[in-house]
Amino acid sequence: MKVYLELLKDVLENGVDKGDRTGTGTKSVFGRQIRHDLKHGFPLLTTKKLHFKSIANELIWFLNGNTNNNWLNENGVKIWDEWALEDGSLGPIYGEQWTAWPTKDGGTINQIDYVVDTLKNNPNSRRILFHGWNVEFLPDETVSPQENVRKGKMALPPCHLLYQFYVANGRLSGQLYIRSSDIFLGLPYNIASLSLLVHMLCQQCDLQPGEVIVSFGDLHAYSNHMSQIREQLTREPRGLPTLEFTRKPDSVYDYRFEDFVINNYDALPNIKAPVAV
Ligand SMILES: Nc1nc(=O)c2c([nH]1)NC[C@@H]1CN(c3ccc(C(=O)N[C@@H](CCC(=O)O)C(=O)O)cc3)CN21
Ligand SMILES: O=c1ccn([C@H]2C[C@H](O)[C@@H](COP(=O)(O)O)O2)c(=O)[nH]1
Repeated sequence: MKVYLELLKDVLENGVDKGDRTGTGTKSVFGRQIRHDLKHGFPLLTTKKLHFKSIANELIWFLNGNTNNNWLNENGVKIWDEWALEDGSLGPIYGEQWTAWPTKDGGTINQIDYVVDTLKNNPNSRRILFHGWNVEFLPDETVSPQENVRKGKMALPPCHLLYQFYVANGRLSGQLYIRSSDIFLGLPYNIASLSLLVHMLCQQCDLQPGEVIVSFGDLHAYSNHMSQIREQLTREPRGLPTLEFTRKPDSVYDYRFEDFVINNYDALPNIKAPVAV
């Protein structure tokens, strides 16, 4: 993932010092784009070992419309702990907007159904997308995530917010817009999660994986991640792993962690860093 290391360098070299909601401070750039062709392998970082289980189970959780942290904890995932209420609630975040966007008549719309259906029946469409930015439920930035959840708002507004898909020559590509991206902790997860989703949609819709593209709004390195980023930049990337499925689940909602196998993941050790809350 040379493209990721180049992006780290870009932020260190061109980032401006900028305050942020969490009070941590960042180096930030605005507006960037990276791409990776999935025929060259599954983009899990090799310069820092990633916990693929967290990535896969978080995506399964989103697709199931689940917004409660308890399911993640029961499945070995701790990455949402800092934002949840004691009962696990996180408010109407990603999963709810993806699969049960509320309508004014009290119903819901499943945007993922629409994406799968359109990929199967109208793959030339330029409207194959889903998004999470439901303005009615955006939190108030001046109060804590937990206070927002108590008021029926999202704990955090979506960061990875717009997913668009494109089919050409039987290959499916996905582009994701991230409005705010934590380059050291969140971004490696977001790249792998987008890639996993593209592979799952390919399996469900009989397509071959194409490219993944990530477009950024505010792309930032937190001030307390600098030594970790410099350490990562001294490391040489290795060959990428590949993804395999052990079966074909009935729908995009039926995947379990056991359905994925990551082959030949040869990564350097993880580098710990504190998450900004
Ligand atoms: N500041 C911030 N950055 C994020 O990336 C982020 C948020 N907040 N809030 C919501 C979610 C939670 N996400 C997270 C949170 C923590 C890690 C993290 O600490 N990752 C560690 C390993 C932790 C583990 O697997 O249990 C890592 O080394 O990747 C990653 C993504 C992504 N999002
Ligand atoms: O999937 C995710 C979720 C979150 N992030 C990061 C981006 C920011 O550092 C924080 C969110 O803070 P805001 O003040 O709401 O922008 O979380 C990420 O990179 N990826």
